[in-house]
Amino acid sequence: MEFTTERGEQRYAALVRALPDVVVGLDFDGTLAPIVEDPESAHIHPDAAAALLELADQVLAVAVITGRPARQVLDLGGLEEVGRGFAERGCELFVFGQYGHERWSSSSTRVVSPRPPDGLAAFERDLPAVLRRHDAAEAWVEEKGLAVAVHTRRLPDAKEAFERLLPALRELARAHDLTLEPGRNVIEVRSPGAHKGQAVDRLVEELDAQGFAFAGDDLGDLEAFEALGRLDDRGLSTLRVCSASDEESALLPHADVVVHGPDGVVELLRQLVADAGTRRD
Ligand SMILES: O=P(O)(O)OC[C@H]1O[C@H](O[C@H]2O[C@H](CO)[C@@H](O)[C@H](O)[C@H]2O)[C@H](O)[C@@H](O)[C@@H]1O
Repeated sequence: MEFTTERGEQRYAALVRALPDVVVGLDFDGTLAPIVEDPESAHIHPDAAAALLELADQVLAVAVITGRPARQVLDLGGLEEVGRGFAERGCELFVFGQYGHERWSSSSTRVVSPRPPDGLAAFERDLPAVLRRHDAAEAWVEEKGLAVAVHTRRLPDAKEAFERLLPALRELARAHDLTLEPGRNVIEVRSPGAHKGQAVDRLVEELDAQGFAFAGDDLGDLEAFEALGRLDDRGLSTLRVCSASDEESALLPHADVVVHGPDGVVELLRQLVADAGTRRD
């Protein structure tokens, strides 16, 4: 792991000191799970479950905060099993799905989800024509219940197709009162009124946390970083971790620590546990 500034290194040291009162928040795709072509095959890093369980002994709680539906991330991450391990250790694992619209936890294991937004059905009806008009009829459309994600990764020129579609989908989303969320070769159109920063705020209030570390890789994680900035102002310990890739660099200027993808995230979680142990000894 690489600290971006001296301030970043100081924040890491303060977070280690506060660890029993800290919540660790983690994005899923690109952070806990390596990016792959087929979103349905995006399984969690093979060493992540063990690293999360080690962390459970040291922190107040862990939260996976993702754009994925909560049910899907529970399956791809094997997180129900991990959650049982958390319960045995007296710690709680949370999953906030669909950018915070959905919620699951190891002590309340039913996914709580709102109804789909009013405009979504009409958006889905209009979408194929817009994709055809922009030479992207072959884009893969992921239906997520509360959202639709249009993936360009498997199109001949993924980046160019993304740029071509972005304004058209933004206009269609606006016409149906929906929010547009650009990501890594994906454009999501979803319910308004939630973002990852709200999940951070909610957890801090509910758990009376004294610190928050968040690791992400993508534009949809910026609001979580911003929430951590507000926690700094209140005197809490924070750490912004960028899971770096060649594909997306939006988080880099705001990060305290940069790691290399999910391998680096798992390494960082283990380092936190090791440093907490050294401090106690
Ligand atoms: O908030 P996240 O956990 O990062 O989820 C954001 C979106 O990630 C998924 O798409 C991304 O990962 C895919 C699998 O590696 C990849 O093929 C795609 O190009 C990426 O954008 C997922 O499919 C979306 O539903 C998530 O909202």
